[in-house]
Amino acid sequence: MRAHLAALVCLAALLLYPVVNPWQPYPQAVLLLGFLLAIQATSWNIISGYAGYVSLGHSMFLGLGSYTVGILALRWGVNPLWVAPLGGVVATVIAVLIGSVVLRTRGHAFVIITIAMLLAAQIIAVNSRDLTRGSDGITLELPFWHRDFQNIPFYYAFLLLLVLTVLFSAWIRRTKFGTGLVAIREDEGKAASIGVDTTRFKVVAYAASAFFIGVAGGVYAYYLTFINPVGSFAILGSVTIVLAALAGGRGTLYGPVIGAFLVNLVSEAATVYAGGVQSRVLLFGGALVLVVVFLPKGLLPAVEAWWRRPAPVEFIEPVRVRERVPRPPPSPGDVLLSVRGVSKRFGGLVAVDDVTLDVRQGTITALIGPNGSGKTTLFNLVTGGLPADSGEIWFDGRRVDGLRPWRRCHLGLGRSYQVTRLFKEMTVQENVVAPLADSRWRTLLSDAVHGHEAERARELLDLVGLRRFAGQPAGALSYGQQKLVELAQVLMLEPRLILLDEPAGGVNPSLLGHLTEVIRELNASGVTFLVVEHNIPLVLDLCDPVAVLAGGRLIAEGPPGFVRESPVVLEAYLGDDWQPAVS
Ligand SMILES: Nc1ncnc2c1ncn2[C@@H]1O[C@H](COP(=O)(O)OP(=O)(O)OP(=O)(O)O)[C@@H](O)[C@H]1O
Repeated sequence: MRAHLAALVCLAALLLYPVVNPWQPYPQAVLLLGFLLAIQATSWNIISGYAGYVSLGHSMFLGLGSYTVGILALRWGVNPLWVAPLGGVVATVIAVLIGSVVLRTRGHAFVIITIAMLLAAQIIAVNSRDLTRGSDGITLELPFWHRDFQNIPFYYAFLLLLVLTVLFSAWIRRTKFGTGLVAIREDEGKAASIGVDTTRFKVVAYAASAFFIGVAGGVYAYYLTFINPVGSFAILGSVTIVLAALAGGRGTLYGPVIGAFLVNLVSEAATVYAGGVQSRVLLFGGALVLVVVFLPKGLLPAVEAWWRRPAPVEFIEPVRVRERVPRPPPSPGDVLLSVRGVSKRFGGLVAVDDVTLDVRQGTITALIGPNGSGKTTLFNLVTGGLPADSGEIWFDGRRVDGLRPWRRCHLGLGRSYQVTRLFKEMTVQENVVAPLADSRWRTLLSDAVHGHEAERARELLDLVGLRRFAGQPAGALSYGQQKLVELAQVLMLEPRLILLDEPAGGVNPSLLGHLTEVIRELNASGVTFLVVEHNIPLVLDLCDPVAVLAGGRLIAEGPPGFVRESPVVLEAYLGDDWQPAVS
């Protein structure tokens, strides 16, 4: 709230500045270039700050916007200012085309390809002489307003674009789409497993990060009245954007704006006092290293962390699940999940060997077996984290083994992990809001902070007894609490089947009782479970039926009593001297 207030005060001051100080073209020009850099850094932040995919060629979109209006002005004599939004449209379309190919990959390939695209754009601009006049560049008409107004109209045009860019970025961050982007940054595999269509999210974020830069490029071309390939597609421009966002605070709303003004001031100082471009390259390179080493999260997060030291998180006394009327578990129904002859090899190792297993609706089915017997691998095959080498997987009467993880999730398949994989930099509530039960635009653009989705997340936190931790960073909770949050996260998907991977692992006894109570309650309300667990007394108490894996093969399956007595299971897993601690 205080940050928004400070931003409004700054905005009012910037709006008034040319009015109270109209005869100062130089400071106006410095501010105007600051706005331009801030527009670029804020836009860059959408793909590289929120989603974590660093682009080193983002100034390409400025050049595309400039050339769009430059070419239109050259061919049809239109005023560049009126067609500047078309610069944004062209930049967005090119971003969708590039992103659809590049963003299917993960990680570093994207960084390298963004640089390559910038250089390719420069080469195309040089060689398409008919369209761009090649290295000679395009000269545009002078501004249509009277000389006395100097650059003031440009000043307000860039300021308006900056305000729109910041509002756009803030809106994105508030939506479930924005939460999904942060989820991708923190753990892309996990994001896919909670229903985030990662490819689509990245492409949309990349396109969204191009639009306002393209529009600004159009206005910038008019401001310069001259564009050429070297100036429009310069790598230094991209480095400056990255430096501004990193210095201010990547992933924050105002950090890139603050960083842009700082970097712009340094850049001006280099021009005035140290001879221009050469010194700037040196200075920016050095500054980038210093920022990465000493302020890895950027200036704004560092100041915030110092300003409001977080209150210590209260640790748990036994939390209460909301009052409930106990109901008997539903009687087993039709087959919900059917694994048919599924195998998975890792090199020479057969981790899952021709496994056939049915999970019936309404059951809490256990999957047990010694370490390394293939339980987690089987979970990964079912949820789509790994492709199966052979066999079929059917869910709710539909074959799913060819579907991407988020599609399986949207069909009602949720999972938790052996070692919790919460998004540690998000709050507990954001973690619970993040999952997506479908990928309709209406859902993606719904508010993650207020409204129906946030309210549902709070209800689920109530269910697991952790509502009062809603605003805490997820990483600050105890391990057992994190397991409960992960369960609430899965429940946001309203799944029909939940795969729980070692829910009891590392959880203290009081929380464990709590967790099993929640599982029972959910089961009574119709949710089916497949549970991997080494705590055998818990399994025998909670689950029916029980399936046993050993060496990747299914060696036994049946009610708990049968499995407990089975000689094959005793030999392969439990041991002859096994005695249940709880009967
Ligand atoms: N990505 C991988 N690459 C290579 N080998 C793997 C991979 N994932 C699992 N394995 C191997 O496959 C086998 C089965 O592993 P998996 O994790 O599925 O067993 P598990 O039954 O879940 O074990 P635990 O009870 O210890 O969690 C193990 O030998 C493991 O080392």
